[in-house]
Amino acid sequence: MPPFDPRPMPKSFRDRWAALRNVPPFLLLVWRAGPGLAIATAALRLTRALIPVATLWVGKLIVDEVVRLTGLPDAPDTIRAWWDAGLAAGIGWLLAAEFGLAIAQDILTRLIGLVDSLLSERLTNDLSTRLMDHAATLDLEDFEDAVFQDKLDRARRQTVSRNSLMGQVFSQLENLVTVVTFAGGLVAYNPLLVVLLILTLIPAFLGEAHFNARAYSLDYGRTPERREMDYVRQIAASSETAKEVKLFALDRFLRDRYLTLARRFYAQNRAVAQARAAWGALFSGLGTLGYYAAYVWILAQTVTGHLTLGDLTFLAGSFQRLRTLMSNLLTSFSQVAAQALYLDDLFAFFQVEPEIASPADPLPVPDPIRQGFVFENVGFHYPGSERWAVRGLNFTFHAGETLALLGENGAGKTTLVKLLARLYDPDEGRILLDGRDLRDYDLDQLRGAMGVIFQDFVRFNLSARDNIAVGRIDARENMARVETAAERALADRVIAKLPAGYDQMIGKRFANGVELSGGEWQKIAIARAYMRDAQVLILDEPTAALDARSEYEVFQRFKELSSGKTAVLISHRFSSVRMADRILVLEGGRVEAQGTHEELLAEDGRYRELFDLQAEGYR
Ligand SMILES: Nc1ncnc2c1ncn2[C@@H]1O[C@H](COP(=O)(O)OP(=O)(O)OP(=O)(O)O)[C@@H](O)[C@H]1O
Repeated sequence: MPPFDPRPMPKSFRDRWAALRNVPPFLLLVWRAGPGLAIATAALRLTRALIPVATLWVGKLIVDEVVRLTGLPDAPDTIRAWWDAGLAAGIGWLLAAEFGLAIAQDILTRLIGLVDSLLSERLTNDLSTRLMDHAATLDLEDFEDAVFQDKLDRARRQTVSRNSLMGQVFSQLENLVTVVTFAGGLVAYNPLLVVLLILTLIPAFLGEAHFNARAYSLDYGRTPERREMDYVRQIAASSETAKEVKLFALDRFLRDRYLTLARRFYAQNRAVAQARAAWGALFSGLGTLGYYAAYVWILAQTVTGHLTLGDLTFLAGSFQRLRTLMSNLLTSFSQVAAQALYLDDLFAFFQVEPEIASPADPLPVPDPIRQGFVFENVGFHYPGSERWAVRGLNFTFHAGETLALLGENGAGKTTLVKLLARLYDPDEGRILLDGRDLRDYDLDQLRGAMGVIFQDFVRFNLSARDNIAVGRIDARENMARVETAAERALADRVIAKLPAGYDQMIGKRFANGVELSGGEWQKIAIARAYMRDAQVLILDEPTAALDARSEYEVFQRFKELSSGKTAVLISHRFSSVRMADRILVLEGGRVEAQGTHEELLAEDGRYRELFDLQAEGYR
């Protein structure tokens, strides 16, 4: 396991506060997710913010009224007498007002809860679709890059966990209004009270800010390990891996690997939590000290007759409430700052730009393709790899020709196909289509003109019909087209055996799903290529799992259907390769030889050697 290495993030105090710049764009996202709901929550919260001070003020009036009434020279001694004397009306109204405020508070709280939960669900949906939309524009290269995957992982987490930020920002603004109203009351009596309060709260605030940034830094640095943990947890218990985990008895190995990471995380989290608790206790002690100092002052003022009993209740209450509120405000302010740091991850992901895109003024892809493709000294190495996957590729791939690629594992066959489909751009040289650089064409049209089935095609846990329709998803409703594609790929026989036919869910992930054999899956995948009706058909080892008869049939059809079409076929089987118009033998990322089957056999080179090796096995 690599040594734990938290990346230095974020360093200075200023960095942390700088993250607050993310709050306005975030609020804009909230606004876009639901403008009506956003206005509703703001209005409701503003109203609720005024209730605490109003309640306390009514309480003060009640106490003063009680003191006044009990101090009357001939105060009645029964409730009835009070009522008859008309002395209870004032208190009655005040009580009704306090009751009304309490009810209003309850109703507002419920309404805010409702509006916030709706808004946050919309925000999650909005962010998730934005994330998917953006991910779809990015390069394949990005997805193969571990640093990018960390970024994607962090961004993905943000789409769900940023809801708490929304609630926090809103509560923060609400608390701020309440604080201003309370502080206004205190300032009217003695401004020093507010100063005292702020002084005693500052250490707690700074402490929180410090620990939040430490927690974020830890979290950030642990992204690769966390991804590994998620991965280990997933492979330890998933339908795809269950077979091998059981047979190889990997359960203990995976569990231990998980535990090693989990224990390290736990130890780090515990250290931060303990320090936070210790300092937190000290700082809140300071806050309590401030409160009692103020309380002594208020008591002294009341005893010496400068304040009424009502004032005492109001001030003591205000001070107490204000202390809690301000401490919440300050801690959650630093939490907002901490959460805003996480927003950096989300926004950073949205800022990743694809490198492979259509040019500003793209050429339309010729239909039909007249000349074909020319590889001119093409070289490419995968990002992060020093080794050239292919280099010095020079050959022509004529329109209407079926070209077979042959070569040992790692020779560069799949890479060549990926370059042809512009999943990557060459690092050296260029690929021409009808005399123009592939990069000059409209990217969507170019990919639309190609039907590529890779050896590691995706086994979608969707219905049989959709599994074929993904070849051209906008023709999903065209059942005749799906059926023809299935028939061409011999997948119709597979589907005929399924209990629900084309509507049968395939794969084991969902209820009622039926699993297919490797060869059956392959036939479904080949049907995708036919669904597409593309100008260039590329099959990358599509028949590896097919039995001899199926393979023969699939290729017979392929030959018929691709006649006059431009097609590339990758296979290790000579029985398939020999039917191509031309064969390209790749070795170590270079074209070693090319020609027809007969020409290459006559050459007595690697082709002949590999052919003899395979033929040997059948003798
Ligand atoms: N995504 C990738 N990232 C880094 N290196 C890669 C990647 N894909 C392939 N390679 C490397 O590029 C070289 C060519 O791989 P490629 O997949 O093109 O071979 P291939 O001829 O299709 O092999 P096979 O017959 O096994 O399918 C290999 O050495 C491989 O290690």
